Amino acid sequence: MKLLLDAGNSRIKWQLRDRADIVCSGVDVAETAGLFREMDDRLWTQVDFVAICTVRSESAREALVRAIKLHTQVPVRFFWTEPRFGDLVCAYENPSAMGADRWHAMVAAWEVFKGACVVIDAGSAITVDWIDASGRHEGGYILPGKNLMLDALSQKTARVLFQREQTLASVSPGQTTGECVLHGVNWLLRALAIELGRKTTVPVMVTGGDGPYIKKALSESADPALPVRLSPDLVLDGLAQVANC
Ligand SMILES: Nc1ncnc2c1ncn2[C@@H]1O[C@H](COP(=O)(O)OP(=O)(O)O)[C@@H](O)[C@H]1O
Ligand SMILES: CC(C)(COP(=O)(O)O)[C@@H](O)C(=O)NCCC(=O)O
Ligand SMILES: [K+]
Repeated sequence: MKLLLDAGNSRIKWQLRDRADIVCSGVDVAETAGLFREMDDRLWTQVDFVAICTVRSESAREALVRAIKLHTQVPVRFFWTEPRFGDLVCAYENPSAMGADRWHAMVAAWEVFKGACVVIDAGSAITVDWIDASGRHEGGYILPGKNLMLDALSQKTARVLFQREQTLASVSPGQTTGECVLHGVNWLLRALAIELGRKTTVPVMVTGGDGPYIKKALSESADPALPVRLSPDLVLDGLAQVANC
Protein backbone atom coordinates (compact mmCIF):
# COMPACT_ATOMS: atom_id res chain seq x y z
CA MET A 1 0.00 0.00 0.00
CA LYS A 2 1.11 3.56 -0.69
CA LEU A 3 1.16 6.34 1.85
CA LEU A 4 0.42 9.64 0.07
CA LEU A 5 1.02 13.07 1.65
CA ASP A 6 0.00 16.57 0.60
CA ALA A 7 1.91 19.02 2.80
CA GLY A 8 0.26 22.42 2.32
CA ASN A 9 1.21 25.57 4.19
CA SER A 10 -1.69 25.18 6.66
CA ARG A 11 -2.20 21.45 6.94
CA ILE A 12 -0.64 18.13 6.03
CA LYS A 13 -3.19 15.75 4.56
CA TRP A 14 -2.32 12.05 4.16
CA GLN A 15 -4.00 8.88 2.97
CA LEU A 16 -3.01 5.24 2.98
CA ARG A 17 -4.29 3.85 -0.31
CA ASP A 18 -4.62 0.29 -1.50
CA ARG A 19 -4.91 1.16 -5.21
CA ALA A 20 -8.08 3.32 -5.29
CA ASP A 21 -9.26 2.37 -1.79
CA ILE A 22 -8.53 4.77 1.05
CA VAL A 23 -7.62 2.50 3.96
CA CYS A 24 -6.68 5.15 6.51
CA SER A 25 -6.30 8.95 6.47
CA GLY A 26 -5.39 11.90 8.64
CA VAL A 27 -4.64 15.60 8.77
CA ASP A 28 -2.56 17.80 11.06
CA VAL A 29 -0.85 21.15 11.03
CA ALA A 30 2.68 19.98 11.86
CA GLU A 31 5.13 17.23 10.88
CA THR A 32 5.30 15.71 14.36
CA ALA A 33 4.93 12.11 15.56
CA GLY A 34 1.21 12.74 16.16
CA LEU A 35 0.63 13.33 12.45
CA PHE A 36 0.01 9.61 11.94
CA ARG A 37 -2.10 8.94 15.05
CA GLU A 38 -4.73 7.12 12.97
CA MET A 39 -2.18 4.52 11.78
CA ASP A 40 -1.43 1.38 13.80
CA ASP A 41 1.55 -1.03 13.68
CA ARG A 42 -0.30 -3.50 11.48
CA LEU A 43 -1.01 -0.81 8.88
CA TRP A 44 2.57 0.49 8.96
CA THR A 45 3.88 -2.99 8.02
CA GLN A 46 1.69 -2.84 4.90
CA VAL A 47 3.15 0.44 3.61
CA ASP A 48 5.58 -0.23 0.77
CA PHE A 49 6.11 3.29 -0.55
CA VAL A 50 5.68 6.89 0.62
CA ALA A 51 4.93 9.62 -1.96
CA ILE A 52 4.97 13.27 -0.90
CA CYS A 53 3.88 16.53 -2.49
CA THR A 54 5.05 19.49 -0.41
CA VAL A 55 5.07 23.26 -0.66
CA ARG A 56 6.61 23.66 2.80
CA SER A 57 10.17 24.78 3.60
CA GLU A 58 13.27 22.62 3.27
CA SER A 59 13.53 22.25 7.07
CA ALA A 60 9.86 21.21 7.25
CA ARG A 61 10.52 18.73 4.43
CA GLU A 62 13.36 17.17 6.45
CA ALA A 63 11.23 17.09 9.61
CA LEU A 64 8.52 15.27 7.66
CA VAL A 65 10.99 12.61 6.54
CA ARG A 66 12.12 12.17 10.17
CA ALA A 67 8.50 11.77 11.32
CA ILE A 68 7.94 9.07 8.69
CA LYS A 69 11.21 7.27 9.47
CA LEU A 70 10.01 6.82 13.06
CA HIS A 71 7.45 4.38 11.62
CA THR A 72 8.80 2.87 8.42
CA GLN A 73 12.03 2.39 6.45
CA VAL A 74 10.38 1.97 3.03
CA PRO A 75 11.41 4.40 0.26
CA VAL A 76 10.16 7.98 0.69
CA ARG A 77 9.98 10.02 -2.51
CA PHE A 78 9.09 13.65 -3.14
CA PHE A 79 7.24 14.57 -6.31
CA TRP A 80 7.75 18.05 -7.80
CA THR A 81 6.35 19.94 -10.74
CA GLU A 82 7.55 18.43 -14.02
CA PRO A 83 7.71 20.01 -17.49
CA ARG A 84 4.98 17.57 -18.56
CA PHE A 85 2.96 14.50 -17.60
CA GLY A 86 1.41 12.77 -20.60
CA ASP A 87 -0.41 15.48 -22.56
CA LEU A 88 -0.36 17.94 -19.66
CA VAL A 89 2.37 20.58 -20.19
CA CYS A 90 3.43 23.10 -17.54
CA ALA A 91 3.34 26.77 -18.59
CA TYR A 92 6.36 27.72 -16.48
CA GLU A 93 9.70 28.02 -18.24
CA ASN A 94 11.13 26.75 -14.96
CA PRO A 95 8.54 24.17 -13.83
CA SER A 96 10.35 23.41 -10.57
CA ALA A 97 9.40 26.95 -9.42
CA MET A 98 5.69 26.10 -9.57
CA GLY A 99 4.11 24.69 -6.42
CA ALA A 100 3.93 20.90 -6.58
CA ASP A 101 0.38 21.06 -5.19
CA ARG A 102 -0.74 23.07 -8.23
CA TRP A 103 0.88 20.57 -10.58
CA HIS A 104 -0.63 17.47 -8.97
CA ALA A 105 -4.05 19.13 -8.75
CA MET A 106 -3.81 19.81 -12.50
CA VAL A 107 -2.71 16.21 -13.20
CA ALA A 108 -5.82 14.96 -11.38
CA ALA A 109 -8.17 17.48 -13.04
CA TRP A 110 -6.80 16.63 -16.49
CA GLU A 111 -7.38 12.93 -15.78
CA VAL A 112 -11.02 13.69 -14.90
CA PHE A 113 -11.92 16.07 -17.72
CA LYS A 114 -9.36 15.12 -20.40
CA GLY A 115 -10.08 18.54 -21.85
CA ALA A 116 -9.96 22.25 -21.19
CA CYS A 117 -10.66 23.11 -17.55
CA VAL A 118 -9.92 25.49 -14.67
CA VAL A 119 -8.44 24.27 -11.39
CA ILE A 120 -8.99 26.33 -8.26
CA ASP A 121 -7.28 25.39 -4.99
CA ALA A 122 -8.54 27.56 -2.12
CA GLY A 123 -6.00 26.75 0.59
CA SER A 124 -3.55 29.02 2.46
CA ALA A 125 -3.14 30.69 -0.89
CA ILE A 126 -5.79 30.54 -3.59
CA THR A 127 -4.47 29.34 -6.92
CA VAL A 128 -6.37 29.33 -10.21
CA ASP A 129 -4.89 27.51 -13.21
CA TRP A 130 -6.15 27.13 -16.77
CA ILE A 131 -5.56 24.10 -18.97
CA ASP A 132 -6.51 24.19 -22.66
CA ALA A 133 -8.11 21.42 -24.71
CA SER A 134 -4.73 19.95 -25.70
CA GLY A 135 -3.44 19.77 -22.14
CA ARG A 136 -1.32 22.90 -22.31
CA HIS A 137 -1.26 24.78 -19.00
CA GLU A 138 -2.02 28.35 -20.01
CA GLY A 139 -1.00 29.89 -16.68
CA GLY A 140 -2.67 30.92 -13.47
CA TYR A 141 -3.03 33.21 -10.49
CA ILE A 142 -1.80 33.11 -6.88
CA LEU A 143 -3.82 35.09 -4.33
CA PRO A 144 -3.88 35.17 -0.54
CA GLY A 145 -6.39 32.72 0.93
CA LYS A 146 -9.00 33.47 3.56
CA ASN A 147 -6.78 32.94 6.62
CA LEU A 148 -3.90 34.86 5.04
CA MET A 149 -6.21 37.82 4.38
CA LEU A 150 -7.42 37.75 7.98
CA ASP A 151 -3.81 37.43 9.23
CA ALA A 152 -2.75 40.41 7.12
CA LEU A 153 -5.55 42.57 8.54
CA SER A 154 -4.91 41.61 12.13
CA GLN A 155 -1.13 41.88 11.91
CA LYS A 156 -0.74 44.98 9.73
CA THR A 157 -3.40 47.24 11.23
CA ALA A 158 -3.68 48.60 14.76
CA ARG A 159 -7.42 48.85 15.26
CA VAL A 160 -9.01 46.18 13.09
CA LEU A 161 -9.75 43.94 16.07
CA PHE A 162 -11.85 40.83 15.50
CA GLN A 163 -12.38 37.20 16.48
CA ARG A 164 -12.13 34.47 13.85
CA GLU A 165 -15.30 32.59 13.06
CA GLN A 166 -14.59 30.26 10.17
CA THR A 167 -18.22 29.23 9.81
CA LEU A 168 -19.63 32.71 9.20
CA ALA A 169 -20.66 32.71 5.53
CA SER A 170 -22.55 36.01 5.31
CA VAL A 171 -21.64 38.72 2.79
CA SER A 172 -23.99 41.43 4.09
CA PRO A 173 -22.35 44.80 4.90
CA GLY A 174 -20.99 44.50 8.45
CA GLN A 175 -21.94 46.66 11.42
CA THR A 176 -19.09 45.64 13.70
CA THR A 177 -15.36 45.34 12.94
CA GLY A 178 -15.62 41.56 13.03
CA GLU A 179 -18.54 41.49 10.60
CA CYS A 180 -16.88 44.01 8.28
CA VAL A 181 -13.74 41.88 8.09
CA LEU A 182 -15.30 38.41 7.91
CA HIS A 183 -18.13 39.37 5.60
CA GLY A 184 -15.68 41.40 3.51
CA VAL A 185 -13.38 38.44 2.98
CA ASN A 186 -16.38 36.25 2.13
CA TRP A 187 -17.53 38.93 -0.31
CA LEU A 188 -14.12 38.88 -2.03
CA LEU A 189 -14.07 35.07 -2.30
CA ARG A 190 -17.61 35.17 -3.66
CA ALA A 191 -16.67 37.89 -6.15
CA LEU A 192 -13.80 35.75 -7.35
CA ALA A 193 -16.14 32.80 -7.87
CA ILE A 194 -18.73 34.98 -9.65
CA GLU A 195 -16.06 36.45 -11.95
CA LEU A 196 -14.78 32.96 -12.70
CA GLY A 197 -18.31 31.69 -13.33
CA ARG A 198 -19.05 34.61 -15.65
CA LYS A 199 -15.88 34.22 -17.74
CA THR A 200 -15.53 30.46 -17.82
CA THR A 201 -17.10 28.13 -20.31
CA VAL A 202 -14.96 25.11 -19.44
CA PRO A 203 -15.41 22.76 -16.44
CA VAL A 204 -14.13 23.96 -13.09
CA MET A 205 -12.42 21.70 -10.56
CA VAL A 206 -12.38 23.01 -7.00
CA THR A 207 -10.28 21.87 -4.03
CA GLY A 208 -8.73 23.21 -0.79
CA GLY A 209 -10.02 24.05 2.69
CA ASP A 210 -12.21 26.88 1.37
CA GLY A 211 -13.19 24.88 -1.71
CA PRO A 212 -16.78 24.25 -0.52
CA TYR A 213 -17.37 28.01 -0.18
CA ILE A 214 -16.01 28.67 -3.69
CA LYS A 215 -18.01 25.78 -5.14
CA LYS A 216 -21.24 27.07 -3.58
CA ALA A 217 -20.67 30.62 -4.84
CA LEU A 218 -19.83 29.30 -8.32
CA SER A 219 -22.90 27.08 -8.41
CA GLU A 220 -25.12 29.99 -7.37
CA SER A 221 -23.74 32.40 -9.95
CA ALA A 222 -22.53 30.45 -12.98
CA ASP A 223 -24.56 29.04 -15.86
CA PRO A 224 -26.22 25.90 -14.42
CA ALA A 225 -24.82 23.99 -17.41
CA LEU A 226 -21.23 24.77 -16.33
CA PRO A 227 -19.74 21.65 -14.74
CA VAL A 228 -18.32 22.51 -11.30
CA ARG A 229 -16.80 19.70 -9.33
CA LEU A 230 -15.54 19.72 -5.74
CA SER A 231 -12.73 17.27 -5.10
CA PRO A 232 -11.18 17.64 -1.63
CA ASP A 233 -8.41 15.07 -2.33
CA LEU A 234 -7.43 16.44 -5.74
CA VAL A 235 -3.71 16.87 -4.94
CA LEU A 236 -3.49 13.34 -3.48
CA ASP A 237 -5.33 11.96 -6.54
CA GLY A 238 -2.77 13.60 -8.84
CA LEU A 239 0.08 12.39 -6.66
CA ALA A 240 -1.28 8.82 -6.77
CA GLN A 241 -1.34 9.03 -10.54
CA VAL A 242 2.18 10.39 -10.91
CA ALA A 243 3.53 7.95 -8.31
CA ASN A 244 1.75 5.24 -10.30
CA CYS A 245 -0.20 3.71 -7.44
N1 LIG B 1 -9.98 23.17 10.20
C1 LIG B 1 -9.38 24.07 9.43
N2 LIG B 1 -8.10 24.41 9.66
C2 LIG B 1 -7.46 25.31 8.88
N3 LIG B 1 -8.04 25.91 7.83
C3 LIG B 1 -9.32 25.61 7.54
C4 LIG B 1 -10.05 24.67 8.32
N4 LIG B 1 -11.29 24.57 7.78
C5 LIG B 1 -11.33 25.39 6.72
N5 LIG B 1 -10.16 26.05 6.59
C6 LIG B 1 -9.85 27.01 5.54
O1 LIG B 1 -8.99 26.35 4.66
C7 LIG B 1 -7.89 27.18 4.27
C8 LIG B 1 -6.67 26.30 4.29
O2 LIG B 1 -6.92 25.25 3.38
P1 LIG B 1 -5.97 23.99 3.22
O3 LIG B 1 -6.44 23.32 1.99
O4 LIG B 1 -5.88 23.22 4.45
O5 LIG B 1 -4.59 24.73 2.96
P2 LIG B 1 -3.14 24.22 2.58
O6 LIG B 1 -3.28 23.29 1.41
O7 LIG B 1 -2.43 25.47 2.24
O8 LIG B 1 -2.56 23.53 3.77
C9 LIG B 1 -7.84 28.34 5.25
O9 LIG B 1 -7.73 29.55 4.57
C10 LIG B 1 -9.16 28.28 6.02
O10 LIG B 1 -10.00 29.39 5.70
C1 LIG C 1 0.96 29.03 -4.17
C2 LIG C 1 1.21 28.06 -3.02
C3 LIG C 1 1.73 28.84 -1.83
C4 LIG C 1 -0.12 27.38 -2.65
O1 LIG C 1 0.10 26.56 -1.52
P1 LIG C 1 -1.00 26.22 -0.43
O2 LIG C 1 -1.92 27.37 -0.33
O3 LIG C 1 -1.76 25.02 -0.97
O4 LIG C 1 -0.29 25.90 0.82
C5 LIG C 1 2.22 26.94 -3.47
O5 LIG C 1 1.73 26.32 -4.62
C6 LIG C 1 3.59 27.48 -3.69
O6 LIG C 1 4.37 27.65 -2.77
N1 LIG C 1 3.95 27.76 -4.98
C7 LIG C 1 5.24 28.22 -5.37
C8 LIG C 1 5.14 29.39 -6.30
C9 LIG C 1 4.41 29.08 -7.61
O7 LIG C 1 3.55 28.18 -7.69
O8 LIG C 1 4.72 29.79 -8.60
K1 LIG D 1 -3.57 26.40 -2.52
